[in-house]
Amino acid sequence: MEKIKIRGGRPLKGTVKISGAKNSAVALIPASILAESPVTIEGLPEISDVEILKDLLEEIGGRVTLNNHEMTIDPTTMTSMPLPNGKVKKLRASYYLMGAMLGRFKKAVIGLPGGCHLGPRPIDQHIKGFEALGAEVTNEQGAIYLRAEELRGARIYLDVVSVGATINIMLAAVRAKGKTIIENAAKEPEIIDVATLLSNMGAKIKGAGTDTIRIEGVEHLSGCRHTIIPDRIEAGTYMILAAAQGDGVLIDNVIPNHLESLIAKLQEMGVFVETSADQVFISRASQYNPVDVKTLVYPGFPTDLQQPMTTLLTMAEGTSVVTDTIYSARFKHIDELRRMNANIKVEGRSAIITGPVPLEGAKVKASDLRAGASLLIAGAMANGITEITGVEHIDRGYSHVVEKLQGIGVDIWREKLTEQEMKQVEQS
Ligand SMILES: CC(=O)N[C@H]1[C@@H](OP(=O)(O)OP(=O)(O)OC[C@H]2O[C@@H](n3ccc(=O)[nH]c3=O)[C@H](O)[C@@H]2O)O[C@H](CO)[C@@H](O)[C@@H]1O
Ligand SMILES: C=C(OP(=O)(O)O)C(=O)O
Repeated sequence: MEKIKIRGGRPLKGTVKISGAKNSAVALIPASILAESPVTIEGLPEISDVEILKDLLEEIGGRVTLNNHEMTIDPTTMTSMPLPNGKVKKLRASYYLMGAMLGRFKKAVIGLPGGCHLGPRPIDQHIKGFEALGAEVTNEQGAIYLRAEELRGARIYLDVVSVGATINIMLAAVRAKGKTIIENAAKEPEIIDVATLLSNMGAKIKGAGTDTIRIEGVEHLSGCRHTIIPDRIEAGTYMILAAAQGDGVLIDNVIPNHLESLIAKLQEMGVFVETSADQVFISRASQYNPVDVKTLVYPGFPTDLQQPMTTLLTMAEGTSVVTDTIYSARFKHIDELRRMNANIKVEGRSAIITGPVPLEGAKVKASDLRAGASLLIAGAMANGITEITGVEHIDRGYSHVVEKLQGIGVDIWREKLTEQEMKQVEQS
């Protein structure tokens, strides 16, 4: 096990290249199960979620190669082997195996998913969708059992706008008989990416990226080659860091349209932001205005950037309020930021940040992926050395994070945990 150490305070300059989107990758890989010939996905990020999904596809008999960011999956030898626990629990997105295996085999047994602890992460809307398509779904001893004689298209209204449920229902519905309509669907770019892959495989999908998705089921889907979209959350994380410490940082391989809500907030704070077709250039402000941020479904401000944004707002002159309407308990980073001197209170779903307060290096723990991102930014801003444990959470979602940060001038390195630190981690 490792920790990350950062000596903060350096001005940052240079270019950082964004990897493929984690939250697309984790759905595109399971989607390959639906094909009847090999699928190749290009531009995958080098993160542990991708490695675990590769292992899971191999557990059900898939032949998978992963070289140079390119995964080729031969699904022809897969069977609907139960995947009750173990690796399934290591990530949230293992729930996409439910939709994909139900679509292909009409049955699946999948353990309850894991992922970051952000408060309750229910999957009732996924199950409602599978049931509407004709599946019988039961929860037995920590695993979800899905079985259908046949899948039939249906009209499904989502009670909450959910990225996970929208994609999972799409995965099953492309192999259902007849027409499915998903109403109140989520509109995130990752949904369009998955729909593009499925369409290239032969699926008939209209309306991905709007709140009504129409799917006409087909009998066969075949393999294809697909290039993943850039990771808007990874890009946003580096943009926020550049807003705090950048003397001119270029974020390369990004779709600026996917980040309009963040760009607007950075500009409101006084940060210099310039966009071109696939790059964003950022320089810090001399003085930062406080802003209020409310996370919303896309195209609103993404919940995944709420924690990094909180760190930046410690530099603003006055009071900023950050409200998370998607995950009310996504505030575990706040205690750690307080250890670094930040003045932040949590009231209900909101963090109230008063600044400007210079951060001080400290020993802190990443409790989840984006908490880890917020601490990396804090470490780069702080006086002195910051030591971050819980690095495995960061490695779930940020490809070569230490190397990328070094590339723009952050004084950062990894160290092995001492035996005593290992014991402390085990006890906590
Ligand atoms: C809309 C939104 O911002 N989604 C984010 C959410 O996706 P993720 O897929 O985790 O969450 P969903 O989009 O599915 O859920 C959105 C909201 O609906 C609720 N819900 C979801 C499914 C369900 O069956 N029942 C239910 O009540 C969730 O608890 C949450 O409050 O976290 C991901 C990882 O952090 C982000 O990348 C997504 O952009
Ligand atoms: C919370 C996240 O990941 P997951 O949903 O996979 O836990 C995230 O991407 O910010």
